[in-house]
Amino acid sequence: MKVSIIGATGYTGAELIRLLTQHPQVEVEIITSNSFVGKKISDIYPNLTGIIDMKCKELNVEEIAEKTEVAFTALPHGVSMDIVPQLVERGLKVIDLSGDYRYQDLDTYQAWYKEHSSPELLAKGTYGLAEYNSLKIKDSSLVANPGCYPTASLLALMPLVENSLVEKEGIIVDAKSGTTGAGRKLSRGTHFSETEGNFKAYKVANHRHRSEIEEKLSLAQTDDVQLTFTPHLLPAKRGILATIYADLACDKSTEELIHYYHEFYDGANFVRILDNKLPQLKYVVGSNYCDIGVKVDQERNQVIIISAIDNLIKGSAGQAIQNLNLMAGWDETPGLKQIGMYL
Ligand SMILES: NC(=O)C1=CN([C@@H]2O[C@H](COP(=O)(O)OP(=O)(O)OC[C@H]3O[C@@H](n4cnc5c(N)ncnc54)[C@H](OP(=O)(O)O)[C@@H]3O)[C@@H](O)[C@H]2O)C=CC1
Ligand SMILES: CC(=O)N[C@@H](CCC(=O)OP(=O)(O)O)C(=O)O
Repeated sequence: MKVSIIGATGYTGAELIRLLTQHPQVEVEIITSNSFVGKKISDIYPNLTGIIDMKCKELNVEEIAEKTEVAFTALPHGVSMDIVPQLVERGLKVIDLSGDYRYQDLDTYQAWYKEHSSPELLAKGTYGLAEYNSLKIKDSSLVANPGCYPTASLLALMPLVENSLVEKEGIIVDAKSGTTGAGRKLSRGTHFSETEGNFKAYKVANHRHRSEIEEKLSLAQTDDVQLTFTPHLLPAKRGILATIYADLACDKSTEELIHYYHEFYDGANFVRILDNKLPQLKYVVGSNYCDIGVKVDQERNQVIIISAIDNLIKGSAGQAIQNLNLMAGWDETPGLKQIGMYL
């Protein structure tokens, strides 16, 4: 299958290229850039030298539609929605990594992002949380890849929220991300001298991912779920670790809940429920796994869930390939069999 990557020079675009070189059924045919047109991708990311030396092209939707079947759009929010409709119109299957097609509710999108220029497509997009939505993803021509924090949070919370095992108010998601989560563009807050040796919260009570997590949990529970979401910036390049607190709406022990998670994720290729240890970034960075640990604090009648992912793999490029595999009707795992880099 021939695919295009639009926005190939960004971190998620480059990660798509790197992972897809290991995919037996996929050939990357066209890569596009905004500011590096005519430049070899291996001159921008020299780790690709001799493996994939193709040049970045200007965006040409006609050529993309003629030569490829699937397009990944790894573009900033607001830019994707200018391009995705043109691709869908021409019959391409699209996997969009931005926030532009993730929401079911137009007003929520517009409250947190900007005015939507193709609301009719927003309604048609399928939310690409692969473990949860695989049947819909298989039949979809537009998949909206989830945000990185929402991926870590939703995989941890879905089993409990969907079955009303926790209270729908008062959930707290305390999440920490590496700096690649902010993309490749330069910014004062993420450069080395600001982040090395530091650890800080940001966008407290004001991060758009709260609305994405709340919408998907509310749809799963068929009632409004409300949470507090606080992101933090780690002095590390990759990885997200989320510590989540929820009040129990049932009388269950740690062992009972862990058993429950095992059943919920039975057959899932990329979710690992850890029985006797807690997730750490080093177990998942470099892989498409989401690791989940669960502990009940019986005295507080509270459950604490910890989840960890690599933001550039399970949180973006890897999950996008998982979605491609589902859309193509293949097994879920080609291109994604790497295990983490413990050291
Ligand atoms: N980084 C992460 O961990 C995650 C990111 N995402 C989402 O994925 C998307 C891509 O993120 P990421 O790779 O980190 O971002 P980067 O900033 O690293 O890359 C953005 C890409 O988009 C291109 N681009 C920027 N502006 C324009 C424009 N106006 N027109 C056309 N192309 C443009 C850039 O081209 P050029 O280099 O040529 O300027 C670059 O290829 C974003 O929507 C992000 O929110 C989702 C989950 C996780
Ligand atoms: C560390 C960092 O800055 N992270 C980004 C999240 C990036 C991401 O995955 O989310 P979207 O695709 O929704 O942008 C942030 O907080 O905005």
